[in-house]
Amino acid sequence: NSEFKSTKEIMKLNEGEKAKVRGWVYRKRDLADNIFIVIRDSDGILQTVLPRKNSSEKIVSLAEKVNIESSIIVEGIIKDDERAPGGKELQIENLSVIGFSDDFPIKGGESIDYLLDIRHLWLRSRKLTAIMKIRQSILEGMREYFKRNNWWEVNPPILTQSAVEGGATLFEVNFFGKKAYLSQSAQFYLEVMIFSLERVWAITPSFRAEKSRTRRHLYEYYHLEGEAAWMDMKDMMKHVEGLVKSAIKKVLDERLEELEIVKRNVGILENSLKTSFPEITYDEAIEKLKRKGINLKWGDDIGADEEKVLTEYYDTPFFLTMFPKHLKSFYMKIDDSRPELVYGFDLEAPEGYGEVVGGSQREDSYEKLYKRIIEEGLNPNDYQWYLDLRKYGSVPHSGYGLGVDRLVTWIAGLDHIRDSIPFPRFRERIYP
Ligand SMILES: NC(=O)C[C@H]([NH3+])C(=O)NS(=O)(=O)OC[C@H]1O[C@@H](n2cnc3c(N)ncnc32)[C@H](O)[C@@H]1O
Ligand SMILES: [Mg+2]
Repeated sequence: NSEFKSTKEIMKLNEGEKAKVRGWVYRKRDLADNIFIVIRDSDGILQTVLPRKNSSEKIVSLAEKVNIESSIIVEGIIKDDERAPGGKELQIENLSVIGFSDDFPIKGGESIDYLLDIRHLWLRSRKLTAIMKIRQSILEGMREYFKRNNWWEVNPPILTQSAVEGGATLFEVNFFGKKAYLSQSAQFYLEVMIFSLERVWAITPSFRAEKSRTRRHLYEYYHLEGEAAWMDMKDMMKHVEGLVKSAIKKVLDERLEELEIVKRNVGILENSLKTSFPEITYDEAIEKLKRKGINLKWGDDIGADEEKVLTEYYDTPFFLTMFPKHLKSFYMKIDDSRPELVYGFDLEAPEGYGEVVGGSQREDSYEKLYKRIIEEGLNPNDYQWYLDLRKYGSVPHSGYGLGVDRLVTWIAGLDHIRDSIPFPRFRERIYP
């Protein structure tokens, strides 16, 4: 509606120009000569000021009554004033209240648990608003990358009957008397689509009944997955590097103001654009950890704590590749020259954030995949259609899953994944 300008648009106006803005009361100071009201909208904040002198009784008493989070419309005249945020303020000539607010429960110092209970109000904060804008730029940067590289977006199902990443983290659903599960990963459905569209990707909510509570695990998370025919592990790693760089670049191009609000040191993001992401193998990682005093024996899992230590070697994301077969999923392709290894890759974010992407080259031989299913103690009948794909013109192919919330957590420099997503889901939290 063109009669209104956003707070950001108003900041571009000159002294003496008139403007009309709408939003919510963010801060208020009731002083002897002036009442200062900082108004908040989706673009930011703007200081408005009502000089008590020469203002009508009606407007002064309204201005005295509005409280934090009241929704208001302000009309006024631009004044340059270096004391105001951004050096400009709107001198109020008219004020109307659309909706008064109850006493807003967030005043500072509340516990995280309490703030999560009122997440539906906490989301109005400038920090969370900034994070949601950074999140959009990350998604936009990746979407543009897929478009530039002729990948196809598809929409896989969420109600499924197969466990992609093991039965331990499945959420079961009673589907009219039949057992179904909330999707852990869309991977198998993307593998179907490569035989027609060749390069496919999807963003879906994935569900994991995680055993452990950590700062990087959600129970429902946004999972961006890609799958491509003809690509081997190295090809896919190159694709993933370009994808993540596209996200970083978009954020640096568009979201510097929001990175400022979340107090993010952008040096490491800028550095990550300049260099190609290093690759270390599992074998090399074990050696590097040893040099840091962590004595894993070959075959041990490299968990979050060890990943954290590994990130100390790098100031960019880096790839971890060629894992022991028994640590990884049945569908990963075995390295024939070292059959104890699979062509798996993880992308680790620096600064202690750890795994952001998990991917691999897939086993494309029917016989070998069948054998892996048996070896893992799985029932081949549960993977009938997945095995079928290897019967009709099978091709070398690879893919990955990127944790969108984890990528947001790293790029925004957050100290917990819960602030990367509007409504985080944990074992003890599905409210609001
Ligand atoms: N298409 C594929 O090849 C993906 C593959 N089937 C897969 O699900 N791999 S993964 O389990 O490592 O999960 C992939 C990524 O998904 C993220 N992830 C995985 N689990 C979580 C939880 N619980 N919370 C938040 N993010 C999570 C994390 O970044 C992982 O690297
Ligand atoms: Mg993984």
